[in-house]
Amino acid sequence: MSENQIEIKDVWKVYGRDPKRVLKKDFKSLSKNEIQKKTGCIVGLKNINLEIKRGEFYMLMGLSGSGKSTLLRNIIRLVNPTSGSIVINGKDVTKMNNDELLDFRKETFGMVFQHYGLFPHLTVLENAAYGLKVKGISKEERSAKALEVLETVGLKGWEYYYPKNLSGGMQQRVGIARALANDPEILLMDEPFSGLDPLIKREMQDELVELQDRLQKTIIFVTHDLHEALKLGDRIAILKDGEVIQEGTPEEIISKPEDSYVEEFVKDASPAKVLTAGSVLEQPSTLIYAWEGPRTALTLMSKANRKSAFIVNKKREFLGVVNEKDLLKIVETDSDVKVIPESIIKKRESVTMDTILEDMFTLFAQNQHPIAVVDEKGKFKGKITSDIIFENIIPYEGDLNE
Ligand SMILES: Nc1ncnc2c1ncn2[C@@H]1O[C@H](COP(=O)(O)OP(=O)(O)OP(=O)(O)O)[C@@H](O)[C@H]1O
Repeated sequence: MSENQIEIKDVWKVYGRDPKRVLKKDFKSLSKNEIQKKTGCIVGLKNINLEIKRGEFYMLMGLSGSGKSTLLRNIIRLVNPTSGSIVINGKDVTKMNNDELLDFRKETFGMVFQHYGLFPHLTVLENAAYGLKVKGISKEERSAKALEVLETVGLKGWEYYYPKNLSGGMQQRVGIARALANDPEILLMDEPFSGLDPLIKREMQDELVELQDRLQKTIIFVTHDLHEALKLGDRIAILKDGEVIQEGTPEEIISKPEDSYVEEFVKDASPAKVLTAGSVLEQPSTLIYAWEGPRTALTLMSKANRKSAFIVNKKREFLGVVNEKDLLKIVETDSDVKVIPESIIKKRESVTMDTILEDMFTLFAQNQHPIAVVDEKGKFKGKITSDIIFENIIPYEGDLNE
């Protein structure tokens, strides 16, 4: 079976009269605006090509009107693409007749919407079981399954309440439970958390990450919140005017924005402008003074379960890094060595306390190891790891439409 579960090829969606004419050569290369001016047609999607792997958490991100919802709806043909193919589990959904399509949707997908879409007159349990009822599953069986998924999303004990008794976050859990009840292979989530207040939103995001660790579904998640995209996604496609302008892992998007639009996104979304290395550094578990000698260094490192350590001189100035292998070699070849020889101290770059965190991304991309932070006199103050950068560079909770 192909690793790609979803393959979207050359998909266009054009709204308006005689939309196919937009696909002719004269128009194809024009921008969305120009096409609209010349033809009156609105380009929803422009030549989308994406491959989504089985089990991948895939984010569609962009501003309002960029085409995220249109793309999501094309995938299950709530909207028909104007051209192109969408192959899911080896089957081209654009070629399915209505019956095939309805069956395929029911079997394969679960959907979670922004506005929960719960039935107010049904209990939490009945809401969660609704999809199974539509499928014709017996009452006993669907209740058992609904109870199970409600427990999975943390709603045990709430089965016989009505949606109006629940907070927004809890209602969205019911929405997720309902989508999961069917045990779908693919979950489509259209801005599911954007109606929630920031704290609840964060909690729901954390829970979804945990849930996905356990369930390993393929998830396609629409958002206009960059922080959300970076936090949840294995990969992110950024859309603008119906086109994918960048696709990549969160790290790739942040470290190498490929377009001024993405750069602006990243800049706006990052409070790293004010976060400096000094404000987030941490103490290393092994800091070794150069006079301490190779054997002490090895003991300290083994206690801390580290293969390398930062070395400072008596004034605590940062000298570089040593690794276990080099130290062992020294100890084995010359038993009289009292201090760590300068030759095995690898000079590594350090950053100053006021280095802006965002600027350290490229440094990490090149080095992939902890970096020493020093004060203006070169004194060692602590270290920065890629985890610290990643945790701190994106605590943005805002909404790009604000
Ligand atoms: N039924 C329709 N008729 C005409 N144009 C449409 C229709 N639906 C969407 N569009 C246009 O397609 C483009 C993409 O819209 P879409 O709703 O997919 O964007 P979006 O990124 O999901 O935005 P939002 O975050 O506001 O939901 C927009 O220019 C929109 O005006």
